[in-house]
Amino acid sequence: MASNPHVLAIFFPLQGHINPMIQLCNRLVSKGIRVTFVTTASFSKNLEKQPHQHADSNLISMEAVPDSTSDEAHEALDIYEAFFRSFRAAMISGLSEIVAKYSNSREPLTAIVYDSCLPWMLDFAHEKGLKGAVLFTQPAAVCSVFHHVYKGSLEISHDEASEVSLPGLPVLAVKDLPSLLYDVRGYGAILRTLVEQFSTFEKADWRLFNTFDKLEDEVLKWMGKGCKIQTIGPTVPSMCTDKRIPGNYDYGLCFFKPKTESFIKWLDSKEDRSVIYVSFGSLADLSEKQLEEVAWGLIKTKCNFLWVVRDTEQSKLPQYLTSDLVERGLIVNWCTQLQVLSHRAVGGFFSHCGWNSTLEALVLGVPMVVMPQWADQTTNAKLIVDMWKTGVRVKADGNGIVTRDEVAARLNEVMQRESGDEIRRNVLKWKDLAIEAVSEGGSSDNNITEFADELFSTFRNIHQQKLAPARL
Ligand SMILES: O=c1ccn([C@@H]2O[C@H](COP(=O)(O)OP(=O)(O)O[C@H]3O[C@H](CO)[C@@H](O)[C@H](O)[C@H]3O)[C@@H](O)[C@H]2O)c(=O)[nH]1
Repeated sequence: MASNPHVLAIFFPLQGHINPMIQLCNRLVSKGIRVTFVTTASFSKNLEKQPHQHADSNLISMEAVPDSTSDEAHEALDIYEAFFRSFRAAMISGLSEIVAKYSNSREPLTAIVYDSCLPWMLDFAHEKGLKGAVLFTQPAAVCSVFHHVYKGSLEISHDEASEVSLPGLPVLAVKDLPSLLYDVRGYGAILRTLVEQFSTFEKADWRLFNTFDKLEDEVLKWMGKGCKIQTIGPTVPSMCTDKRIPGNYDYGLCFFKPKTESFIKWLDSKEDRSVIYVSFGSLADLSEKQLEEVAWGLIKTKCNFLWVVRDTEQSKLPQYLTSDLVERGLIVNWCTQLQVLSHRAVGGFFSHCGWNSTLEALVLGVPMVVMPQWADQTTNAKLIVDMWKTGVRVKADGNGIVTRDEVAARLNEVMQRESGDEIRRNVLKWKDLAIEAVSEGGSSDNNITEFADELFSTFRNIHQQKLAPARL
């Protein structure tokens, strides 16, 4: 008979959502939980699979369900809506078979851990007699804003000068809110998904957040008033917070593959804190003009820089600049970001402030210069600059472009010894608190242990019921 609880883990198929789910699952595996990731065949095919980091890799597996052939998606209003519908159709039908397969096996299922953008997974889990744990991959501050919108307690004014006051949060200007709330252009389906995250929130058996208590203390208290929530972040491999723990910096499943590993040798050749690391995550789509200004701004700083320009963005780079760029800079299509941020040569991170990048910079103690693009990033920037004071923000000109002078000025502010000192001190304070949260006995570690213990007791209850003699 099985002795370990078994959970299905369903990530939303974007890199920024996959990484925290994998890392949470690695932690569960280390506590004896068996995990099976499930995605669709087309996503599975495109994911680079690294050998699983965990010693107990026999407790981790992955399954792919067939892509949807349903017509429902064709009736959708836009490509995002079509995608959401076909992903849901594929998962619901494929997962039914997977659940049936495991229910009579030696590895019966206990629960489904699912991304908050897939709130319908909860009803599916409950229908199958399984528990459901939802994972939120954005800050509690941002989640609370969408919670208010779902409950109808926040109306957005289109007056840019107006401000919003919400429990547990600093006063927010309209532009500090998640961008989709004031600029939804073509993203209606994504906005609906973010609001709908809360449609099954109260019914979920566990509500897990990739953040930590001390980072978002007040807003977490507010969110936890209605029902229990648990912080489990920052979800980074343990070796990032404790050098004695063996491992590697890969998250394990990735849509991108670095063309070269030479960036580490290149970093090794540079002085301490002399390199600016530049990355705008897995989705950002900067205009050619903006990329050109970033390139010139980097040149103007006179610092070394390592810049991730994804394959799909590289054709936008101005060719006439590339020889200037390569002298002091290295451009790569992708890298192991955690390894780069851990490197002694990196002194600053020019970022779009996606939530994973923000937490990774905090836990690895790297000050940021932030250029938010959309979604939660606008709110994340406000938190980084005004709440935690771990970075500075570039300002766009009247045409919405961040000029080369602005890029260079803000990067220099963070990289130079005196002006950057206060920010560096703040980052180190948050780094210690982040490490404390995920280390043994810390708030996030305790919450993961509690979650794992509850999976074990649910598992035992199910088995005891099955083994108990039927009452007459
Ligand atoms: O060369 C690179 C660049 C990035 N990364 C990793 O990719 C992830 C990127 O995640 P994130 O920083 O959150 O950015 P996005 O990919 O843009 O993430 C999306 O998902 C996040 C979580 O919901 C949101 O906060 C973002 O706004 C949204 O754009 C991080 O773990 C990075 O370490 C690498 O490993 N190598």
